[in-house]
Amino acid sequence: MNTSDAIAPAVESILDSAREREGGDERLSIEARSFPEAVAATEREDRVPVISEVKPTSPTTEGVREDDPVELAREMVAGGATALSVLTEPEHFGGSTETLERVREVVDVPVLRKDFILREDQFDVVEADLILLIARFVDDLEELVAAATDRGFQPLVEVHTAEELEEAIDAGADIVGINNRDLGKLEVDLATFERVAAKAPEDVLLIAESGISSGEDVRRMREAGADALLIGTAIMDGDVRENTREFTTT
Ligand SMILES: O=C(O)c1ccccc1NCC(=O)[C@H](O)[C@H](O)COP(=O)(O)O
Repeated sequence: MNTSDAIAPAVESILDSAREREGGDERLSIEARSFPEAVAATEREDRVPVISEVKPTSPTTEGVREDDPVELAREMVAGGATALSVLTEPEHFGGSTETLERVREVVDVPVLRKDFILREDQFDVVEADLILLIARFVDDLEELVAAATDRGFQPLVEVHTAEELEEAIDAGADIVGINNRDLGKLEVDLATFERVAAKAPEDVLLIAESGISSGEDVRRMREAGADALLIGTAIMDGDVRENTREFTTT
């Protein structure tokens, strides 16, 4: 774990809770819905692959969206989402593993478990198609990528710097999210994706994460090499079906 650089107090608090959260007792075995195939199918339809995030709240959002997350998820899929991201972190994002379970039951697109996983046993709590691993926060990335893959998850390794990208590739990641949000200051800068994506090997599936809020942002990330976009706040703000439709048809 590389936490030598400063981390925002909210993120420190998220990590403290994550350390305390229990893992599962039984090793899961997942039959995952293929994310690369879903991305390719969206591209064939000439639409932009978007992972729509069910994000009831967050440290950088005001208030909580109280709508039924399952209804929100259905609407996002109706709006053309290629995949869904469901927060399972309860204390800072209003998520839950039960929500993820219910969402995955009613949609047929791949579903990402968005959480702050720090240990292998934390994989074994709920089934999902993709699982997030944040390079900066895990001790042995290679071991966790292998452990996730062995269970059938598609690990999405999140990075913020070129060094973390290299670490992700060395650990065997083939789906990489480049987070435009600096978890040190919680500031968003879309130039992060442009800078880091330029160093990525061709065969890695690249996701631009955070801070995407307009058609112009979508075009900018696609021009910089994004195969897919992960969008939370801008989709959760208003009509999630219409918002997803706009981003996927930009
Ligand atoms: O979104 C936050 O406020 C946040 C704060 C601290 C750590 C992580 C945080 N977000 C996690 C995410 O990765 C985003 O939810 C995701 O990339 C979507 O971002 P956005 O479209 O900007 O909501």
